[in-house]
Amino acid sequence: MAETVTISGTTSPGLLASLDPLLREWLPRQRWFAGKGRPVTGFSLVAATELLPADGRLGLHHLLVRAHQPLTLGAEPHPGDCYQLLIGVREALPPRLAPALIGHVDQGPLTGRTVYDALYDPRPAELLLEALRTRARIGGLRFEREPGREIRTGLVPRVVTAEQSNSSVVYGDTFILKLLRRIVPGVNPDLELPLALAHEGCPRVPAPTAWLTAELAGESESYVLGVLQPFLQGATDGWELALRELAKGEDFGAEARALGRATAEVHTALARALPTVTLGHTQMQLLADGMIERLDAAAQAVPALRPYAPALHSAFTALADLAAEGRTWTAQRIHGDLHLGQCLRSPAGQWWLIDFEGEPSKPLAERRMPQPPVRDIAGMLRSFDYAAHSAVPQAEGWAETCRAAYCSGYAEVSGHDPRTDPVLLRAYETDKAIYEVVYEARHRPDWLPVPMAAIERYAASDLH
Ligand SMILES: Nc1ncnc2c1ncn2[C@@H]1O[C@H](COP(=O)(O)OP(=O)(O)O)[C@@H](O)[C@H]1O
Ligand SMILES: O=P(O)(O)O[C@H]1O[C@H](CO)[C@@H](O[C@H]2O[C@H](CO)[C@@H](O)[C@H](O)[C@H]2O)[C@H](O)[C@H]1O
Repeated sequence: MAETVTISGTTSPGLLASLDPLLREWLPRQRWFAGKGRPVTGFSLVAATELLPADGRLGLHHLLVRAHQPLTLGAEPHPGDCYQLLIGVREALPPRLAPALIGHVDQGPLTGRTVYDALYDPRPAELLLEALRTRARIGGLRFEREPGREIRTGLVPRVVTAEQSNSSVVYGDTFILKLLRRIVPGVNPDLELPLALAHEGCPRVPAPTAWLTAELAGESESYVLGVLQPFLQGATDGWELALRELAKGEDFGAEARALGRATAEVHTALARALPTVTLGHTQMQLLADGMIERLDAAAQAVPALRPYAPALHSAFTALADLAAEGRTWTAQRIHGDLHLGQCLRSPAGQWWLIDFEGEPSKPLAERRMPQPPVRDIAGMLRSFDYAAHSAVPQAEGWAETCRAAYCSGYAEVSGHDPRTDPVLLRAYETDKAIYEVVYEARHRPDWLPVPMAAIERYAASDLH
């Protein structure tokens, strides 16, 4: 694969020379930067498309850049993560765009100019929507729109400032465009699954209206760069709602049950739309082995986990034992990263599931593999536990009510109650709690006691 490919041919040579020192400082500070903790030692340009010439009042470059970082000890050789950037170029930045500043250029062709994250700027954001509306082709950028779905003109953009793994722009409370930041070639489940669900007529997921991809010379697979979907105006995410109810001392059972029903609707539609497979002894053994490996790696990384590791192993060996006895399980495409923050409740009381990207740190091929649907269920059950632990005083009973209601709601729609398969459920809940221990130790040490409390409980209780 060519390391540097210019797809439009119009971007001024040496652009990266102007940006390099500024990006080295700016990129690692972004919430969506995946390589935290290791310095950026350089960049290579994967693709560059000039959307507005830099010699005008406002220049605009769409860039795909690879960030080079030193490898951690023992890591596989890796070319570096590729990021999508929309770079605005101006003589000076108006005060309203100050939060978007990347820096003032003092080398290369843009010397003397100011560069900034152009998603914050209405004009570039409008330009993206217009390109999607008109199904534009600009260099290697492909702006696609679902047949029969219209985008009207004149929608005013505003960037979403919430902490996100990607970046989103809302257009006139009608659409939301999510631009993926760390991009990989291949089919992206964040587009693939909502499209499949929309075609299946599943009403629990906002149907993609339009999307943006890049086709790079010399590469067989395109990159999904962004997805536009209807904006659920006035919706509240499940995490906020759960905390609000907890603070009021209110029961969340009815909502948990509705969430269980919504999860089952999505799973049922995904099983209709995409292939399902039967997991026999060998596959389940591999699955259990993977969980054990993650536990061992987590115990290496987080010392607090070590005393519990032997007891936790039994959750995974119990699963392998069941498989050895000849039990089989059905696997299908699932959400892959389900928690309360991925569920939106509309003012009319409907639940919607969003963000089908899966765990972004995992390779695409792994994220697209069929898996037992209980993995999503375990994610939600862990989320109820998280919410309960955020409340003062801690609300174990509240989480138990949610758990029962969620599983019942799931069973009402799917015909299968996850509690009837306790070994599988326990294995996935344990696996998720171990993931959370590592995540919190790395990103939010103050939160570590939340998954650790679950680990202690799991280690102390024996299913047999
Ligand atoms: N269709 C939508 N309607 C309303 N808000 C949305 C919609 N999709 C996403 N959001 C909001 O944007 C936030 C980020 O979306 P998400 O897909 O989770 O992005 P990321 O992958 O960056 O975390 C969500 O937490 C939610 O609040
Ligand atoms: O939202 P992301 O896909 O980036 O997921 C990561 O961050 C989540 C926190 O923002 C983290 O979720 C954990 O904390 C939540 C409360 O903040 C809780 O609802 C989840 O159940 C819990 O797992 C998630 O694990 C991580 O991948």
